[in-house]
Amino acid sequence: MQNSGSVWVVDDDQSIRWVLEKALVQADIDRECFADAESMLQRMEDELPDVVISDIRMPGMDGLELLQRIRENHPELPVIITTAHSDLDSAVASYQQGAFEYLPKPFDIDEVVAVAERALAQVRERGKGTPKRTSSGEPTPEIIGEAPAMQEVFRAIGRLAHSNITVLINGESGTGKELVARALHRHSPRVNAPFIALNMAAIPRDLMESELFGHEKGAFTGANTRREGRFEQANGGTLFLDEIGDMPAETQTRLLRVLADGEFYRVGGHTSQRTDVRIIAATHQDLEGLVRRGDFREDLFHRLNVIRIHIPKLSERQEDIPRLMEFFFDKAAKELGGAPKILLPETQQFLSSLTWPGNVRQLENTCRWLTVMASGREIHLSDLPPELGRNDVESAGEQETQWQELLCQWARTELVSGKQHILRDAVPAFEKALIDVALAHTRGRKRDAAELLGWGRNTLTRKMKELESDEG
Ligand SMILES: Nc1ncnc2c1ncn2[C@@H]1O[C@H](COP(=O)(O)OP(=O)(O)OP(=O)(O)O)[C@@H](O)[C@H]1O
Repeated sequence: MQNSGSVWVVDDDQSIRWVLEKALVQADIDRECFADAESMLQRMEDELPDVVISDIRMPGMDGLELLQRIRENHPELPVIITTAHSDLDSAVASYQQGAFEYLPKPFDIDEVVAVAERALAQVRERGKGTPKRTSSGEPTPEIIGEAPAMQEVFRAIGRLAHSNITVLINGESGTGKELVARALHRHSPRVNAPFIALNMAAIPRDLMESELFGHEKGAFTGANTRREGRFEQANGGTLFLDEIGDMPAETQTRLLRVLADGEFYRVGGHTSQRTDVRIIAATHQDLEGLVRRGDFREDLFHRLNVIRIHIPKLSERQEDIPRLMEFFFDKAAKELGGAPKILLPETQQFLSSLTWPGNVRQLENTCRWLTVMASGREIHLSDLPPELGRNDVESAGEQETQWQELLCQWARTELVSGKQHILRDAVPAFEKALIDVALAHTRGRKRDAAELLGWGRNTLTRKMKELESDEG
């Protein structure tokens, strides 16, 4: 395809300029590179490019200010923002100030070129303009995430900032689903109306409909007054339905009806109520699986699953753990008093290597626990709570005597109850426990697990087979 038009690149990093220039040459796109925003603006006094690609953080004028200047003087000129220091603020600000696209680094060079081509095509068409600018109002909630997977989340929030679209957030418990839902609300046109969060798993089934839709006086025993439901309270705003997979079938049907016609009836009511509520739903479950098993309505699933944001587990963004902990130590110090705790490098390394099944929430709780319990300012391995499996000598010793004591108790009970050949049960159970732990530790890599156990790989495979057939 022939490319007409020119792309100007501004980035203070020479190697990025070099890579981009090469890629643009290869794509047959006219280009010019600048090391700072000022020189590009100066050049713009004589001539204009068709598309600009700009870094955010640069000495002198930064990319967002450049973007703003360009939007003021040349509102039709598409600007693609790239940045290595991405956070939610810059993603949202870029889109809100009318960036054509926002690409966190390290970016895929083909993607940058593809986006530039898309922008050029748009210029050629002279069709629609770039998105309009709106002011964001409140400050953003702090969401920490430098890991690539979190960058994608920020990008999605930024992109959705102007829309009222239904969003389905997916992610394990404690990964920050509610935080993301709140950010979506804050950056939406609904920011001045309420955000109401409801956890479907926490509401008793028989109260769920009245919670959501309200009830009339006398609708059921105990309904002594008329009560507004959450849909009414959230009118004009956002309703965040957490753990949507736990919503009972009857409620699913009613929710579907509201989503379809924007109307609902209070429990025991006969006049329909109109409502304008944006739904953001979240789940840690596999909703498609629930649909296949007939536990979740397929039509409702499709209504909710318009845009999906996946939030990665904490163990998939280990690089964010130190910053998150620093953030939670600061927060805990403010709440509980005192100076924020600091992690020693070995503690930080150990904590970053854990799997954190409770994700960011567990990390936050651990920071709060340490703020209260650790005596010094610096956190040593020995300060860590025992459930994190700290491996200092003292606690390993304690644990050893504990399990041996339990084993003796078990053996005594077996013998008292007349069992014989007790090793036949105990040894496989013992081996299975160690194998399971070793495999979990190496995330299923058998070769490494065998090494940790002190066996050859073949022995481990054979043992696993034997144990499987024992079980079966
Ligand atoms: N990236 C992050 N940066 C800062 N704080 C975070 C981040 N992610 C989560 N948190 C904090 O961790 C806690 C748990 O987050 P949140 O309640 O949003 O998780 P969730 O996925 O909705 O959990 P659940 O599914 O169990 O309701 C909150 O206190 C939240 O502020």
